Amino acid sequence: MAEKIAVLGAGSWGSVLANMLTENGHNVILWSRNKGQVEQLNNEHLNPRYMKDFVYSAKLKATTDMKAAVEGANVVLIVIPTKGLREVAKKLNTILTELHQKPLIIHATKGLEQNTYKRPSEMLSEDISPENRQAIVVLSGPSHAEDVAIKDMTAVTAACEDINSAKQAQKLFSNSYFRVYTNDDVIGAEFGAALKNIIAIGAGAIQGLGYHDNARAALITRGLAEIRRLGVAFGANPMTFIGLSGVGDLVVTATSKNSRNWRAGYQLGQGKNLQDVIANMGMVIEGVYTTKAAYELSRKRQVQMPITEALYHVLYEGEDIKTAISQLMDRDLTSENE
Ligand SMILES: NC(=O)c1ccc[n+]([C@@H]2O[C@H](COP(=O)([O-])OP(=O)(O)OC[C@H]3O[C@@H](n4cnc5c(N)ncnc54)[C@H](O)[C@@H]3O)[C@@H](O)[C@H]2O)c1
Ligand SMILES: O=P(O)(O)OC[C@H](O)CO
Repeated sequence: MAEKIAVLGAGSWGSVLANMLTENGHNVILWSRNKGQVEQLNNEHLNPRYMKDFVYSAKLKATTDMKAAVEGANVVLIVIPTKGLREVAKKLNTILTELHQKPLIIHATKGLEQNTYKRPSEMLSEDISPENRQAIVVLSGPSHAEDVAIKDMTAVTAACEDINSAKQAQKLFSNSYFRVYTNDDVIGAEFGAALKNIIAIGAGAIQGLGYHDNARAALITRGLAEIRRLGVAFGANPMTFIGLSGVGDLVVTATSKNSRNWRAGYQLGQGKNLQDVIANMGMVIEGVYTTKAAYELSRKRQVQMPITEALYHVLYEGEDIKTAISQLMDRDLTSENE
């Protein structure tokens, strides 16, 4: 059944998901705060800052008016970086109160909030009142926008404690090249999604330094061990970390040149300065901020996250990457399962 869907956020992922939902037969309106971007999407079907050379469906409509996008929508998909999520959620909440609407909320944000360490669904559940929404579903998994744009095979997870809502999201997004699985472990899906970006920066950095396949495999595997440790400490199902929103997303992000996090790490490994890397990317590098939040959270909870800690020292205290690697390798020898 065709649904009316509002997509909030017209960056790389929001715009490609909006396009795919349109091609799935839904009535989609894409909201962006940027007038020039909206005009170019509506008139030329292009969004070159985020998806160079990709031509969007002529049926996809964009607007800078969030109320117009949301009016009549029974589903709202939020694809805003963690840093801007609360601002957008608060605005959406006001609009939903005015419109007396109660849509299903789906989000695809991958990060943890600075200082509070909250997951995106926790932030959304605080800022969108229960009377203004149905359940909150997390869409996560190995899914670079660039691959989805060209209809490459992709499989992701729709996670929600209310499994019927997860199934609703599964139906909306699934098609011949985009396969959605359900999961009821929101905590695991969101920790996997946020923390893999840290390890992807590390994987990029060691490749930028000239290390090879063994080093990358070691980093990914031990990275997964610490992602699981933190997630499980907060109640996640350990099985989720061997699923799409765990190892799946970790592998794609830590091995792909399409990953902004991997690319940022690679440039750091080659000696570039962090501020220049952020400025030149022009798109969000969630892992830079998640490293700080996860490092602080792991210390608070007394969970061992040596790779995250090493990266924190590099990103926030200016430690040399080679020194950080030596310190990681020189730690006391231990069991793999601790
Ligand atoms: N790009 C991908 O392939 C991909 C895939 C899966 C998940 N994600 C996740 O989706 C989220 C968005 O990523 P992206 O790649 O689309 O980012 P992006 O940097 O490409 O675009 C972000 C968009 O959000 C808008 N935005 C940011 N703050 C805002 C605010 N306060 N108010 C209004 N608009 C705001 C920007 O203007 C921009 O249009 C991130 O958490 C990312 O980790 C991205
Ligand atoms: O480009 P990245 O590093 O933000 O990764 C995008 C997605 O999270 C991959 O699943």
